Amino acid sequence: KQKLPPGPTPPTPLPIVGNILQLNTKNISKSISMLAKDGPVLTVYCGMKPTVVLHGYEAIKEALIDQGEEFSGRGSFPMLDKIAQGFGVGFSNGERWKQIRFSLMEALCLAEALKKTDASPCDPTFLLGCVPWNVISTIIFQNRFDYSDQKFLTLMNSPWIQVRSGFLLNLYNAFPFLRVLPGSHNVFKNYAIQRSFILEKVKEHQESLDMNNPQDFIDYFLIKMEKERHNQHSEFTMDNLIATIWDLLTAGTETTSTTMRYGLLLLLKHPEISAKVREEIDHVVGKNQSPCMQDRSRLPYTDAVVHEIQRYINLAPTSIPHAVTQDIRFRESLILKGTAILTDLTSVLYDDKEFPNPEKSDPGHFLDESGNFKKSDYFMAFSAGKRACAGEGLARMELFLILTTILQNFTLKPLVDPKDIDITSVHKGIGTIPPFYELCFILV
Ligand code: HEM
Repeated sequence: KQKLPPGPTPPTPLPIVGNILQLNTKNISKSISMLAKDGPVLTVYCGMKPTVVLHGYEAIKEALIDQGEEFSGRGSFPMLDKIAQGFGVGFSNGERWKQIRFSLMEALCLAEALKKTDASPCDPTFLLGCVPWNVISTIIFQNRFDYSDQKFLTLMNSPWIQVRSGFLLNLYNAFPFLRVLPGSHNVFKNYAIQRSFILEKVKEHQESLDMNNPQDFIDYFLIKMEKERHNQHSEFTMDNLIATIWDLLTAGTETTSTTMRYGLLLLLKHPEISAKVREEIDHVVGKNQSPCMQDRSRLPYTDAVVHEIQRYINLAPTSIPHAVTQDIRFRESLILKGTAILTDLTSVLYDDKEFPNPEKSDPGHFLDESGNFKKSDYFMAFSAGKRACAGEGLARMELFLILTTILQNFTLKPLVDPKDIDITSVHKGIGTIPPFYELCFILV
């Protein structure tokens, strides 16, 4: 255990100002924000463990970026720990994590599927969910599924984000000793379905592997495993392969599709924003070719809309817990090795100095006076530092291409007057699922 160099005696460990019992588990992020108003750093007790909550841009930046190495441990997340058991990329630590973290067509398939709705009212949840599933699936298994494939439907039918961020998960994480919670068996049942699918795919890949011609993530991993067969310390193991595939499938699917789903809701509420995006696309890309990533820099308004959707919906209000990798001094306080760290991303994405009127969804938050795209360090939807989202680039690409492809091809028509669409639940953070809604996709 690394000893801290002698220095001035640090003040007593952080004051304990809260207790999980005082947090409203229905909306843990909001409760944390309320508690954290008193200062940028506070300690709460989650179950029996002290957890440090960081609030506001300065404290979060100082921890995740300036002291990034020490804050790069992954904190405990009991429900997922039980599943991941320390393997994979998202919930592993140290060498294991370092070794494994690696590195338009689907948007068009989505447009085709939306055309088939024939402008009649539909809930786009399922179709939006197919896109990221197929993108990840192509990277990992080198195959996409038809949207009516039975196996695909079974796999997709595992609502992870709801579980990850929902009430049930908060409760389970706060009180891990409550092993039997109503509904928790579904989580493990879903995991069992996913795991057996992954095992089947890995087996198929092992049988057809051509060491000189890897086709996808599994092939690369299997080759690396073979090369490191004699290295006892290698992290390229079967357990890690399975856990990493699971991490990518879960972390990279509902996050993106839920963002898009909320995003469409915001666009239904603000038809003037959709109209402006379409105008920009028409002007820059035209009607006859599909938007691509190279167009992004020439579509500042559209880029700002995608950022604003992510800022406003605040998908991961308290991110995923970190843990400090050693005893450290942080802001005059001593934080002991292993202490869980929660970053209150809401306090950054809703900072009213950086984003005036943050409760209002306004693409102007990311535009300067001349209408150019304005980057903001406060855009922490993917967190920041060494442990930031591993799929950020992919997610941004998907969100941009899905949004531009939809708006190039369709006008979104709500079934109710936009002023009656309630988006207040959207930014309330954790545990809120957009209400069931339908809309018509009218071909332009
Ligand atoms: C809109 C979409 C997404 C959002 C808002 C999002 C957000 C996040 C956040 C906040 C974290 C926690 C970072 C931290 O602990 O500091 C995270 C971690 C992670 N995300 Fe994402 N994510 C998205 C999409 C994706 C995609 C598409 C993938 C995969 C291809 C992905 C893979 C991961 C992984 C593997 C981690 C764990 C990284 C690690 O522990 O080193 N995410 N994401």
